[in-house]
Amino acid sequence: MFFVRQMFGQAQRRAFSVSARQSSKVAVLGAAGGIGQPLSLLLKLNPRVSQLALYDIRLAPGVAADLSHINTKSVVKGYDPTPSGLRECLTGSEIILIPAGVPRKPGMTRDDLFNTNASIVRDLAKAAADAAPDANVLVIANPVNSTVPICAEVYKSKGVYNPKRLFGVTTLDVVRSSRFISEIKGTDPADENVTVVGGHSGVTIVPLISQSRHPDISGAQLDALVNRIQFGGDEVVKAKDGAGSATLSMAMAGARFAESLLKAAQGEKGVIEPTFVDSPLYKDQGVEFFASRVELGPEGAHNIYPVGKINKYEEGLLEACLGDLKKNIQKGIDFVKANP
Ligand SMILES: NC(=O)C1=CN([C@@H]2O[C@H](COP(=O)(O)OP(=O)(O)OC[C@H]3O[C@@H](n4cnc5c(N)ncnc54)[C@H](O)[C@@H]3O)[C@@H](O)[C@H]2O)C=CC1
Ligand SMILES: O=C([O-])CC(=O)C(=O)O
Repeated sequence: MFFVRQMFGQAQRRAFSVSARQSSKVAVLGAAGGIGQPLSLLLKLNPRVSQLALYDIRLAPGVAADLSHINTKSVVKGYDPTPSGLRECLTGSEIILIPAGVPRKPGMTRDDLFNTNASIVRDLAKAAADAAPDANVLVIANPVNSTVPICAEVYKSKGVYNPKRLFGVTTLDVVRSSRFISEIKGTDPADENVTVVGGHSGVTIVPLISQSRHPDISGAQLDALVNRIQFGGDEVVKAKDGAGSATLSMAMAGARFAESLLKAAQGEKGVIEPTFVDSPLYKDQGVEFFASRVELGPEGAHNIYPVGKINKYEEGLLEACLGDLKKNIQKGIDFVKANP
C-alpha cells in the first residue's frame, strides 16, 4: 500500500473529483502476460482510470475477473480473442497500452524479436487505428525502436496518423537510471532524475549523466554506469534464465507513463516524461523517431524538448545511437511497406 500511495498519492486524495470530472478508458493488449498482468493490476489501483479493458489471445477474461474483485471504483472487462472482442475492447479508449509480444531469452537481442513481434504489433495497430483512431498508443512490445515506426506506418496507411498520440515507452530506462545512480551515491532514487534519450536497446539508450545531480561521475565509474543502464534489460534476461525479461519493473514503468498521460489529459501542467516519439530533433539526419523529454498535454505530446547541453562523452554516445536507431526505424517502415 505504501508503494501505491507513493505512486498515486496525490491522485488518490483527489480520487473523487478526478473521476467525477473525467472518465478514462484504458485498454491493455497482451493483458495476460508477464507485463500485462501486473500492469493491469497497477491500472486497477489508479483512480484516474474508470474503465479497464483487457485483451489477450488467452486468459484476458480470467485476469479481468480476478482484478474485478479489487475494491476500487473502475470497471474491468476482459474480451474474447476475436476480431469483435478486440474491437469492443478498443472502442472508446483514451489510452491503449501494447505489451503483447514475445520476450527475449538469454543470448538474444531485442532485434531478434522483430520477426515475431512486428506482425503482432502491426495487426493490433490496425485494429486500434480502426476502432479508436484518436487514442494515445503506448508501445511496450520490443523492439520498440522498430515497433513504434510500424504503428506509425499502419496509421498513415489508414489516413489517421497523429504523431502526437504515438509513444514508445522508454520509462524503464529512466526508472533504472535513477535507481542505479542512487545505488552509487547512496541517495534516495526518488530524488534522482536522469534524462535518457535516443531509443530503447543497447547503445541507442543514451543516459545524460552530465545533466543529472551527479555530473562528477566519471572515468571507469561512468563507463560502468552507462553500460549498466544500456544493458539493464540483459541483466534481468540473464537472471530469469530463459523465463523471460523484465516484467514487474516494466509494469511499474508503464503504469507511471500512463498515469503521466492521464494527469496531463486531465489538465495538469508541466508533466514531462522522456519517451520515443515522432520527433523533429534528428530528422535532418534521417532519424524520424527519437526519445527525449516530452511535455504531455491533453493532445498527447505537447512539446518535444531538445537534448540540451551535453559533453563530449555524451556526444560520442549520441553518435553511436543515431546510427543504430536509423536502421531500426527503417526496418519497421520497410516491414509494413512489404507486409501491409
Ligand atoms: N519497452 C520496454 O521497456 C520493455 C518491453 N518489453 C517487451 O514487452 C513484450 C511483452 O513481454 P512479457 O509480458 O514479458 O511477455 P509475455 O510472453 O509474458 O506476455 C506477452 C503476452 O502477449 C500475448 N499476445 C501475444 N500475441 C498477442 C496478440 N496478437 N494479441 C494480444 N495478445 C498477444 C501473449 O498471449 C502473452 O500473454 C516483449 O516484447 C518484451 O520484449 C519487456 C520489458 C521492457
Ligand atoms: O531486455 C528486454 O528484452 C526487455 C526490455 O526491453 C528491458 O528490460 O528493457
